[in-house]
Amino acid sequence: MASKVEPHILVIFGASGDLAQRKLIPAVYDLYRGGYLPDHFALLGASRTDFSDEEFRQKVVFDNEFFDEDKKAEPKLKEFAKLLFYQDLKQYDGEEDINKLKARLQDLSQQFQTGNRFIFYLSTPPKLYSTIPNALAASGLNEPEGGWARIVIEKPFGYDEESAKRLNKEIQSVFPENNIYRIDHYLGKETVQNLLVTRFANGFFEPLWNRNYVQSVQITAAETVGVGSRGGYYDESGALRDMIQNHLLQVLAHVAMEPPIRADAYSIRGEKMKLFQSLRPIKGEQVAEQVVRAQYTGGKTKDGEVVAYRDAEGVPDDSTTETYVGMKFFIDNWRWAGVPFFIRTGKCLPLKVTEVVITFKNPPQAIFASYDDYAMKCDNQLIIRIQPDEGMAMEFGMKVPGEGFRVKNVDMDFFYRELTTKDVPESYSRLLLDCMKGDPTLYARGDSVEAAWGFVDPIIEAWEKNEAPLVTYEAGTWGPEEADRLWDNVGGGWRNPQASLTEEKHYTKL
Ligand SMILES: NC(=O)C1=CN([C@@H]2O[C@H](COP(=O)(O)OP(=O)(O)OC[C@H]3O[C@@H](n4cnc5c(N)ncnc54)[C@H](OP(=O)(O)O)[C@@H]3O)[C@@H](O)[C@H]2O)C=CC1
Ligand SMILES: O=C1O[C@H](COP(=O)(O)O)[C@@H](O)[C@H](O)[C@H]1O
Repeated sequence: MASKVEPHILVIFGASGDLAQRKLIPAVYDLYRGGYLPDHFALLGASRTDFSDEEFRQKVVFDNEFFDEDKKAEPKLKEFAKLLFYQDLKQYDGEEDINKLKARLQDLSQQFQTGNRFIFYLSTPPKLYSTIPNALAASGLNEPEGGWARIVIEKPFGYDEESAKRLNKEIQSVFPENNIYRIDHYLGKETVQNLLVTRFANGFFEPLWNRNYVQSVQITAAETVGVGSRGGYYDESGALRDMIQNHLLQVLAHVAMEPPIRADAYSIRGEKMKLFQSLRPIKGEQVAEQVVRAQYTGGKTKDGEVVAYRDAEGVPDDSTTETYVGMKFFIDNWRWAGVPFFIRTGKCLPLKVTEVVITFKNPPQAIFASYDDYAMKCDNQLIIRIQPDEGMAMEFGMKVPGEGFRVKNVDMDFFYRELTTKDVPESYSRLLLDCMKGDPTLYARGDSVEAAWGFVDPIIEAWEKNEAPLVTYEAGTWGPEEADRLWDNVGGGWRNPQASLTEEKHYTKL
């Protein structure tokens, strides 16, 4: 990653919070130690809590549990801490506060010779996502003289299509779309980006990547964790809003979009938008047929005993929020006409795994069908492991050595880590660096966020009207059996990886 980053100041609003400590400060440090930050750079944390610069450095660097011990011992960490500053703000939109912020930025710009170039990262509760841009605009910080200002907005971007549209309108009235960076950390995952390279840098996939050869496509994002201490947030959200509307529809777009004419933000995001526009809506009674929502009951996961979702901290006893969604849907365009797509995600499932499985159609005639002590036909599947064990496997049938024509499924397996001896950049580092370079390719464009909400809204509406049941599944299982029925009349089913593959070659061995 060659550095083309101009000098600037990164301002993190909500800097005393969980995300700043867990992800943002460690990501900026990784960029610093990797030599990606410009020589002229400073980070200003801002939130309501009173901290001196030193107290802030102590909290987010030296006492931060998300830096491992090795990193804590690095001399570079001390140098890095000197680039960090803090400004308390009592009300983000108060005139006095914004003037304080502006004065502080002027001082730091001079001290670090960054010019008037700012990234404003909103890591606050979402209700401030329009307040802060407006306050920045009132003080002219959105259009700093002779420089630039970019704004990064965390998830959730809106709560439905209407609120996303409202939010887009408000932010776009003070920042041009090209300077708005809606972050989706899945787009920072190497393997999600690699989906584009796999498809568009190799000639042999393209002829097969369509309705003529693909029987079905499934995307699974399974988590072993429950809601933990995030019950308050999660209960307002649920799995459809928390994972599908954003992360998994973005993954889907990489799997299913048409080839962009160039690998730039305009072309890639344009194709993704077309894909979202082609999603066939699921409405009214179709919701009960095509979407399964479920909530976990108590049970045992890989991490130990788990209490039922309704007994988790911050969750009402009578909550109807889903912790699992399995769905079947179609894409109405030439490439994918008639091909069923499946997405599922859930908390408290047996493994932490995100993968995409493309199942190809069988050959027209099964001539080896009589040798049935092995599979009579093979499953031609391409399994793209987003995480863990990033990589991909191709499953296909081979002749078993010896008499006759017995067929066995085998796999060819590639592990992404074999490509490099370096650490693969963490999502937030990669995405922050792109924003620093002014490249929004891996950020969600405003209209596509609205379109993604447009797809999930009718499902949520049907649930709110109770037009589809909420079922349960025991923590530690692969979800409710109702989700298996989504595959009726399609053939095949969910692919459940059998073990964490971290070290070994993996997956379902025949
Ligand atoms: N935490 C995570 O892993 C993830 C978080 N996100 C998103 O990132 C954003 C930040 O997340 P997170 O750090 O967990 O959030 P927090 O709830 O920890 O809030 C961040 C900071 O915002 C300030 N804040 C809280 N409430 C208010 C308020 N009412 N008015 C003004 N300031 C307030 C607090 O600082 P102070 O009291 O000092 O002002 C707090 O430290 C959220 O929008 C979240 O949805 C997205 C993905 C993952
Ligand atoms: O955004 C979110 O993502 C995480 C899962 O992210 P991953 O990178 O660990 O797959 C999820 O746990 C969380 O609920 C959601 O808000």
